[in-house]
Amino acid sequence: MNSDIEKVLVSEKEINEANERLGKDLTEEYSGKNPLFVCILRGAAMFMMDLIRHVDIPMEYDFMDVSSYGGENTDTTGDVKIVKDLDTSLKGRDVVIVEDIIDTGFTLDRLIKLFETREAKSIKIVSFLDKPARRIKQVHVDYIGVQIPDAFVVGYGMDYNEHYRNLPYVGVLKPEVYNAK
Ligand SMILES: O=P(O)(O)OC[C@H]1O[C@H](OP(=O)(O)OP(=O)(O)O)[C@H](O)[C@@H]1O
Ligand code: HPA
Repeated sequence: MNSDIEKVLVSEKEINEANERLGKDLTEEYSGKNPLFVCILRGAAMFMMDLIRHVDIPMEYDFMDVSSYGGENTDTTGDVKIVKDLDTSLKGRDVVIVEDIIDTGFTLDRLIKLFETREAKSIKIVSFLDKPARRIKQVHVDYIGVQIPDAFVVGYGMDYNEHYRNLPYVGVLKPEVYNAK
């Protein structure tokens, strides 16, 4: 295990099980609808690519790069910036927003409001992790992989100052790693 990690919160086996379950549920819900999966970069990239292997229906996907933590922040700046927008029109589409984690809810709240103005037919959310203890904006998350306690996590796409995204599990970062900065 990486020496900056205090403990593993979601193992590779648990990640695979969650993705299989979510893929099955999404396959059932979106059969015959050609949904558009919108991956919120960068954190959700690994999750999205694993998830859609279990989605057994015609679908499309696109990417949007949104950022509000950044650098050495372990708290949201509250300023949700669109770094790269979608190339695909949402008008009349059944949209599935794919997130790695819902924490304060700021990012998702901003995205839902934006997507509503783009006249999507429906908008649902799938998030690999849900950290309800830190919620400020009350957002409804339709599909959740794993609910986690209040801790800053990294791995499986999630970073601290751009590090640890490639860990194949979700782990809690030792506080001394970010307190030392
Ligand atoms: O519920 P919130 O408090 O808004 O936090 C969730 C958001 O924070 C992370 O993104 P981040 O801004 O760190 O960008 P990244 O995905 O590129 O790392 C994560 O990927 C979510 O999009
Ligand atoms: O716990 C977290 N880890 C990494 N990125 C995040 N973005 C929101 N919460 C987190």
